[in-house]
Amino acid sequence: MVTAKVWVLKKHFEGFPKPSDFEMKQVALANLKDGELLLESVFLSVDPYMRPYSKRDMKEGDVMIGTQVARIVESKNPAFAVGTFVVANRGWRTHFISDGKDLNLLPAGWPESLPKSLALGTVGMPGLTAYVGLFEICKMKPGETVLVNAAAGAVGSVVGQLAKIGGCKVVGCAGSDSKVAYLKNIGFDEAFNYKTVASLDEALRKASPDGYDCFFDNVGGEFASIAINHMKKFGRIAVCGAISQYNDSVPQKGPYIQIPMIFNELSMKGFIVSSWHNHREEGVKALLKWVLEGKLKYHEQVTERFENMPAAFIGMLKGENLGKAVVKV
Ligand SMILES: NC(=O)C1=CN([C@@H]2O[C@H](COP(=O)(O)OP(=O)(O)OC[C@H]3O[C@@H](n4cnc5c(N)ncnc54)[C@H](OP(=O)(O)O)[C@@H]3O)[C@@H](O)[C@H]2O)C=CC1
Ligand SMILES: CCCCCC(=O)/C=C/[C@@H]1[C@@H](C/C=C\CCCC(=O)O)[C@@H](O)C[C@H]1O
Repeated sequence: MVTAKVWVLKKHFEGFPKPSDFEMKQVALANLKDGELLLESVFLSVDPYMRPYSKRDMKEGDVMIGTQVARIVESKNPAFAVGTFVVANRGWRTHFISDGKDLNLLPAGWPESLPKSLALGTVGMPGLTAYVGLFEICKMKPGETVLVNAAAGAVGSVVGQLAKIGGCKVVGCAGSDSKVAYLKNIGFDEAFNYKTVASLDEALRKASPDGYDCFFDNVGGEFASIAINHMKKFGRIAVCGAISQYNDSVPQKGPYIQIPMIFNELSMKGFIVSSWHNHREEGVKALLKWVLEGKLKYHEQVTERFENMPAAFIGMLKGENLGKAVVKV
């Protein structure tokens, strides 16, 4: 019999999550029935959405939700061989049983040399978010100027590079000087540290005096309120995330966006990448190709050991990650 370790939400988060809000438990798994598989998580993803999702959709005692790259260690299902790696959405668990219906194989053509953890990042859900947000929501065109915040993270770093591949000028911001240096290194035209600039308004104007055609917003709050005043006529805003608000106990207040939206005839659209599953195959294929061609660079913040899941999650929310935050079990 196999015993799985799982992390549960012990206490609903108040403000920033803290280690005592989580509890690790042991769960005995049943013996496999015909058609079932036993899997072990190899890499687990920690993502910002887990914070607002827990408040709206979870109760205390629930296993933390999330995605993993897992390896099949025992199979009573002839469609799945032992040793196969898959992407699953089974939460913060070391081991789990599946009937195979909820598993996705790694994309075709995945070379042995490429880290499988990228299926949780640049060639996974965050990369696809960048792809859908830029091409389908912003409808980015060559020659335009694109602004992205949380630019050194999993989604933002792909946004900037895809915009460069698409022939745009790219401006990004991030929360440390080393992140800003990384952005320049991967091809951003302009980058600044939003925590240390004297004025966000000035920094945005200096980076692109003519304004922005597309704004890929991962952050919301104050930054978005200022950036909206720098949009060009008919600019498009992809509302991807609002991480500056996820840990707020008291909702932030305006300034409000209607006046600049009207004057500049802006379009603003929120999206959830999983609703765009009809673009998944095409998007993942393109991302993998760009990675293999060396046009799309990646960095991962790998935390070792399942026991450190809460620390990796809290660290990511605090901005300690460069690129995609994952845990190596
Ligand atoms: N709509 C969708 O379907 C999806 C949306 N998202 C959203 O995209 C955004 C980025 O996600 P992801 O790339 O996975 O995460 P990241 O890898 O970018 O990690 C989160 C980053 O957010 C930044 N951050 C944290 N707090 C603040 C703050 N108060 N103000 C500004 N920046 C902050 C930190 O970077 P820094 O050091 O720069 O502050 C941190 O590293 C999130 O808002 C997420 O919810 C992600 C996936 C799918
Ligand atoms: C809940 C706020 C989500 C913030 C944006 C984000 O990071 C989205 C990530 C999605 C995530 C969606 C999780 C919950 C939203 C539920 C919406 C619904 O259908 O009711 C998950 O699907 C992976 C990312 O696509």
